[in-house]
Amino acid sequence: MATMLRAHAEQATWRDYLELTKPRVVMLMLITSLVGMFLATRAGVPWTVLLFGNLGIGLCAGAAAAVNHVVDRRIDSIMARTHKRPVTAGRVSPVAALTFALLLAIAGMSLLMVFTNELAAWLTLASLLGYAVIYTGFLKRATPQNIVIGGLAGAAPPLLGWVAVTGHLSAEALLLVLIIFAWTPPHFWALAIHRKAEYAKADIPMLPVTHGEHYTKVHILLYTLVMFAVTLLPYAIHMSGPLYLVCALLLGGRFLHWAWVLYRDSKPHAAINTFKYSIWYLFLLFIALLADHYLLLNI
Ligand code: HEM
Ligand SMILES: CC(C)=CCC/C(C)=C/CC/C(C)=C/COP(=O)(O)OP(=O)(O)O
Repeated sequence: MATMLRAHAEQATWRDYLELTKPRVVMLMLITSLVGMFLATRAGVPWTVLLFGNLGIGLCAGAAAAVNHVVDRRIDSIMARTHKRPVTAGRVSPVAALTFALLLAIAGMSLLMVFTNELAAWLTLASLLGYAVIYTGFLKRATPQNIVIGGLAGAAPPLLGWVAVTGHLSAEALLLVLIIFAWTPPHFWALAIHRKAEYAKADIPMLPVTHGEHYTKVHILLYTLVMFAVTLLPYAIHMSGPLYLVCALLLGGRFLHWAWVLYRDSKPHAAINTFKYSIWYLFLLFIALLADHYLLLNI
């Protein structure tokens, strides 16, 4: 009976395959790519680009995440946060997960090639490889700057969305990338402080492990200041209007508050709360960019 139960528990379900794609992370990325698409044009975005462009970007991001589950299966088994993941726990074999990743990547790239343009497709492939190969395969185990450099892949979606619509790079799109790039260190290092012992156990050189909590908190504060300044640039270059400015100031002010609380250690659970806030922050900031864009168009 026990064997039967165990055999049953090890069967993969569709939920396991969904989990391989890191769906919640990808959903937030898709919000940023969607906003990139809308901000790229004053006219409407063609529905084919909206639907298949985002689907293509999402499938490629999901493919990258599935490769991450395979490459990281040993270290994931050491950490409480990740030890029940489908590949680590043995419900999905590495070969099945890689096959799944390949299918997602082929489907995603095909959609981008057919419904958007070559540049969008190649930049998406570069992000996929940036996360799955460069970050996961090398940087993560090599340097505490892993997430700063690797963050570029995760920051790419607004650019991918923008290019899917226009077919070319632009300074405004790169500014949206810069916002997420500066946001990533506070986002991740707050979690890394909370989970420091686990990263140390898995021998991953995350900043709190290699340089200590205080050093990491100083860097979270500094990156949050940089991020705050960068988020004011869309207003400064007349890409966004007063509604966005007010939201960026309020949301950024709150982020700075959390970074300060974390730095001063003045509240319990400050690290995990800063991490949770970072996700709401990015979501709301991009919604503000979008709302402001349509408000300006209607004035
Ligand atoms: C290299 C860059 C990044 C690193 C190292 C990183 C790291 C992490 C980690 C370790 C988690 C916890 C996941 C878990 O508990 O399973 C997480 C959660 C999350 N991240 Fe990031 N992240 C990065 C970039 C991004 C980007 C660019 C976005 C979106 C635009 C994002 C959105 C999220 C979301 C929504 C969650 C919550 C997921 C959940 O609740 O399941 N992250 N991130
Ligand atoms: C095409 C495209 C846009 C690609 C981007 C791919 C993507 C899903 C990036 C996610 C960033 C992320 C969650 C990093 C954490 O990895 P980790 O291994 O440090 O975290 P973990 O321990 O939770 O696995």
